[in-house]
Amino acid sequence: MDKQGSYKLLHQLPKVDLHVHLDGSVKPETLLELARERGVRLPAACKHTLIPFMQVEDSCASLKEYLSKFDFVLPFLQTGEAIERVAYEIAEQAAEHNCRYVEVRFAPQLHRSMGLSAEETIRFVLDGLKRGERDFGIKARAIAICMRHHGREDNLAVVKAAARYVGQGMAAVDLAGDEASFPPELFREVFALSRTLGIPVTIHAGEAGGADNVYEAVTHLGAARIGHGVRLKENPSILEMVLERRVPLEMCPVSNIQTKAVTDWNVYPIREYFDRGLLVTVNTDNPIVSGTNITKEYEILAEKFGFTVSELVKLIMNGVEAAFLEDSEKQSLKLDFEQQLQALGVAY
Ligand SMILES: O=c1[nH]cnc2c1ncn2[C@H]1C[C@H](O)[C@@H](CO)O1
Ligand SMILES: [Zn+2]
Repeated sequence: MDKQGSYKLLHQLPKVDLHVHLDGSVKPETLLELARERGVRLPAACKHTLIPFMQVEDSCASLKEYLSKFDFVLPFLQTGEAIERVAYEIAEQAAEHNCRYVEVRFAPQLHRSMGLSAEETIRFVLDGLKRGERDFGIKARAIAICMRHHGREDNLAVVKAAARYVGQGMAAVDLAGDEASFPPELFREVFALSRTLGIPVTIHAGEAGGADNVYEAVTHLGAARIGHGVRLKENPSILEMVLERRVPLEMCPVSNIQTKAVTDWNVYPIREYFDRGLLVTVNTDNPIVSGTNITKEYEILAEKFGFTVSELVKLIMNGVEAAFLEDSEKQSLKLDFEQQLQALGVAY
């Protein structure tokens, strides 16, 4: 198949995105409007010239540098209206790529500078996602993030607030931020609470830290999934444990290269992990910050690693399997995917 034909097919395939950050998905045109409403002048006046301020450069040297990009948008995501809108628009952007199911993650404590509470932030995200589900015919869930540089009290409050919305669109809690400076063992108490309150856990690990962080996340923090897990290959016995326990990896290829989780595509371990039978899933992380979308992620995998269409479908179905959904909801999502794949004439 030629390049254009394969992009078209990948675009049409039903897909999921289990790892996408709200503040990494703000459309430049939306940011322009949010700034205008607040009477703030941005350093660029049109969406094209604004992109360089929102997107990482190719020269990005580390996760820490990558994370500095979020400082540009966060000041405009401090009202219920703005948060609800961006959540809604993520559902819209997902639907544009036939991404049928999306789990949108955000850190409630990063949206409080104008007086919102963590719980209010959660409610606005859930409202935006519900409106998006209705208007765009997709399914959406939220994940509340504890930040590594935040204190114990702030993170415990996130877990408590999120747990109150389980069954109402809140799917799980996460840990994100500067992994190199804040190892996962610092957060045992926070995620012990998530277990007590019965909310599932996913943890960013093995991105800017080694495989030991994946071990800690799974065995001590109770992670049911791992965000990235790129550096798992550094320890074969930990990789074996993740394989045996069938812990899904939320890999985000474009972002993983930009944050230097590995130095280059030729050492990106996704093909190795897939062939070993790890439950690899493919996600965008931060579409705007990374300049990506879910179709592009699959296109890159086909181009750089020779994934065939049926292997890409296996990756997609791993994502369906790994979704933080009730069994009956997962079954109906699977059925929807099987029907769409059949209609596209793609073997599954
Ligand atoms: O890939 C990531 N690793 C660690 N932290 C991340 C990543 N992408 C985004 N974040 C952080 C920056 C955001 O402000 C925060 C909440 O979405 O999560
Ligand atoms: Zn992430």
